[in-house]
Amino acid sequence: MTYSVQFGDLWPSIRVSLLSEQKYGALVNNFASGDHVSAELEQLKARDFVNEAVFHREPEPENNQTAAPSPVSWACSPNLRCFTFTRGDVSRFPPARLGSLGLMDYYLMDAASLLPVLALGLQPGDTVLDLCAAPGGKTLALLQTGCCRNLAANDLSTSRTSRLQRVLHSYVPQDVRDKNRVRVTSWDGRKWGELEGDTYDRVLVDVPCTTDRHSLHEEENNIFKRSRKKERQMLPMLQMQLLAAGILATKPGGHVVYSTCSLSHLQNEYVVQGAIELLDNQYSIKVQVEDLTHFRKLFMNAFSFFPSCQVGELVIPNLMANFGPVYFCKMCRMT
Ligand SMILES: C[S@@+](CC[C@H](N)C(=O)[O-])C[C@H]1O[C@@H](n2cnc3c(N)ncnc32)[C@H](O)[C@@H]1O
Repeated sequence: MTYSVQFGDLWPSIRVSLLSEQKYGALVNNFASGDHVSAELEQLKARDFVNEAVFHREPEPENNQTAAPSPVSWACSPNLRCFTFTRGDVSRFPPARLGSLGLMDYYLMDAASLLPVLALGLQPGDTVLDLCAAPGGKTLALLQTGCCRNLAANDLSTSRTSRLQRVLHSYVPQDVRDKNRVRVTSWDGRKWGELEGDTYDRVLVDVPCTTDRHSLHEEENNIFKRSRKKERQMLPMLQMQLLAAGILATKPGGHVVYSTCSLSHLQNEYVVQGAIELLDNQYSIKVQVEDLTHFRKLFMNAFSFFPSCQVGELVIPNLMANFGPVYFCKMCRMT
């Protein structure tokens, strides 16, 4: 009922897509593979949507003379390869396999979940915080960029940080996991601003949310259960506190991406706007939302975007490209 009001004419199509089978992407493990994994995925007729968006984009009509990709494309985090089947192709990937180096060859995830990591725009030598990291799909993607001088991956839940550790063991070589380069913790992310303020170049805040697609298909421990009503109502507050802590942990001049896998404006743009206001009022910290219009244009062939977000971008499920929902908003901490 809420979403039919929020999305109007778009809702029936979003709803039927949510009820239909989700599409996956195969994030290639750069630590494991030579080029043969990409070649094998290409043989299945899957395409690397990142490479196609960033390097093989059709020139825009007004830009016909300029052959080089627009400078905005350089803002994407580098070295990520993620294969998807093309629009309308509902084939599935075979399960990931162990490669010759004892590491898995790719990681299956909702391809739209890679967009927050791409938007974070990592640069070589960055100090990175992943505040709500488990089970670890995005942590793995952050490491794949090869940009993290060090990475702090945190999640409140110890059982979920164990899953994160297992993912790291299966995909990342020991020398990258060691050397103080990857630190896994189980703290309350809301305290991070007090623990390590003004520290990180890039922070990802991928908060707990109503996980709309998952909630439709999973009865067990469903967040929409009557017994979890209070917790559900408190979600936007928790999300705002986590985002505020993530921004406090960022160096002035550093960047933050906030993300959810919910369609709810209350959990998406309202949280962003609330956190920005809170930081201004309580800490006199100025935060600027970054315009992702160009970023959205890069990925418009692969995903369906909601056309009228006030801040940030929302991938909406669509039968031809059944990814998401994923909301993400990029911010710069100015002071
Ligand atoms: C959407 S999931 C993160 C998914 C993860 N980023 C990935 O890509 O695999 C949100 C996570 O937030 C964690 N969480 C909930 N409350 C938290 C808190 N106060 N501090 C840190 N993490 C929290 C949950 O345990 C959950 O694993």
